Amino acid sequence: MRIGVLKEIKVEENRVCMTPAGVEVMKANGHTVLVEKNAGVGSGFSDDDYITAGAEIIDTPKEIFDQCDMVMHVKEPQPSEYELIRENQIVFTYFHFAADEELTRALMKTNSIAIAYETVVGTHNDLPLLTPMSEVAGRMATQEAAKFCERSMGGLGILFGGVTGVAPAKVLVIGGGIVGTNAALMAAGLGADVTILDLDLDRLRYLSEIMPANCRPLKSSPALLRELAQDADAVIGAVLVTGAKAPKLITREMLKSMKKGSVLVDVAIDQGGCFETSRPTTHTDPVFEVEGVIHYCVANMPGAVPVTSTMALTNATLPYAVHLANKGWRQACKDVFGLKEGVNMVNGKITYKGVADAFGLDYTPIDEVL
Ligand SMILES: NC(=O)C1=CN([C@@H]2O[C@H](COP(=O)(O)OP(=O)(O)OC[C@H]3O[C@@H](n4cnc5c(N)ncnc54)[C@H](O)[C@@H]3O)[C@@H](O)[C@H]2O)C=CC1
Ligand SMILES: CC(=O)C(=O)O
Ligand SMILES: [Mg+2]
Repeated sequence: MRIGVLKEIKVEENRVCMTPAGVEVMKANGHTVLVEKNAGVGSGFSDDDYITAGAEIIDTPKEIFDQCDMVMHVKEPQPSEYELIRENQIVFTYFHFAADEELTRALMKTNSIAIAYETVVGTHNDLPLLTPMSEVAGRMATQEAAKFCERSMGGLGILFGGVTGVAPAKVLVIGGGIVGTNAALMAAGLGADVTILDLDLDRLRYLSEIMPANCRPLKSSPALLRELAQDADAVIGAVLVTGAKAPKLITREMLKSMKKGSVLVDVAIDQGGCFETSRPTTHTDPVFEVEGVIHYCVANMPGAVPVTSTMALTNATLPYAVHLANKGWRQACKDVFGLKEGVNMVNGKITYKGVADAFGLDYTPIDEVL
């Protein structure tokens, strides 16, 4: 198969979807890899590194889309790429369709095969291609929350860990999955007073076992959430209903009773955000304020630490990409557990229910088109 490695063009996105080591593996499996010029520089890989690994360097994305059977990205295709995608071409990347109707309708028109990293399922009912980036985003969420709590950044001026004789910050984490657990561990490690909310009792039981004493896992309810939000110095939104639009858990009304200068980090923004007042922001302009509460809503947080993120992401994606290249998408989906759940769109048909439901569009079960 001919595989295309595209350069990321989303604002401040420095990851790359395949490392030179990944190219070597693809070559060993008999495939040709075309890498867009400078695709790896943001992650520390030069064109020469890719050439040494056996790739061909290509000048433009158009040539890659024209020549490849499967194209890979990190982030969703951007508008300038929509018309370059070809019928039956496999596009393997993060899509987060349920948060973006324009992207959904544009991809339907391409008649391509859209396989979304974020909905591939693992054998433990996990999300193996989302998990590494959720680890990064969760850890970063705490760094960003602590930073924007500083007065010079517009925050209320509280140190997460406090100091001797002075109380630490109160950090509320909503959602105790991968993002939430990593965020809570970092905040607890800094010495903050952490509460982590989830609805899933089994998950809460697990968190109760592994979390340090300054982190309380609690069962969420609207009343408890309202009470804790009023008292919090920082809130990290980390909920997920896989592939679907995020529920709005903190409303505009609730902001009025929160502390001025407190910080909301909405990690779930890539699925539409879990705070009513969230809207996507970028690394260059990451925050805005509503009712005196700072909102940080960067939809590609791991893009800020590409050296770590590219390695973590490609460790997880490469084995699936190799299966897709070796077998074609239909056979790979039959052979590899959980891969067919990643197929969100086939030749204009939506094959992921959460995406169809988000926009009231027709849903075609994947087994009907496999
Ligand atoms: N902004 C960014 O750069 C990034 C965003 N993400 C996003 O972060 C979000 C979380 O991802 P993961 O932690 O990997 O998901 P996960 O599936 O591991 O965890 C989600 C947790 O939320 C809980 N939950 C669902 N509804 C809830 C509710 N109403 N109240 C309380 N808890 C609720 C679930 O029980 C689950 O434990 C996703 O939207 C993901 O796409 C992930 C990586 C990077
Ligand atoms: C998960 C995701 O959207 C990201 O890593 O950018
Ligand atoms: Mg988008």
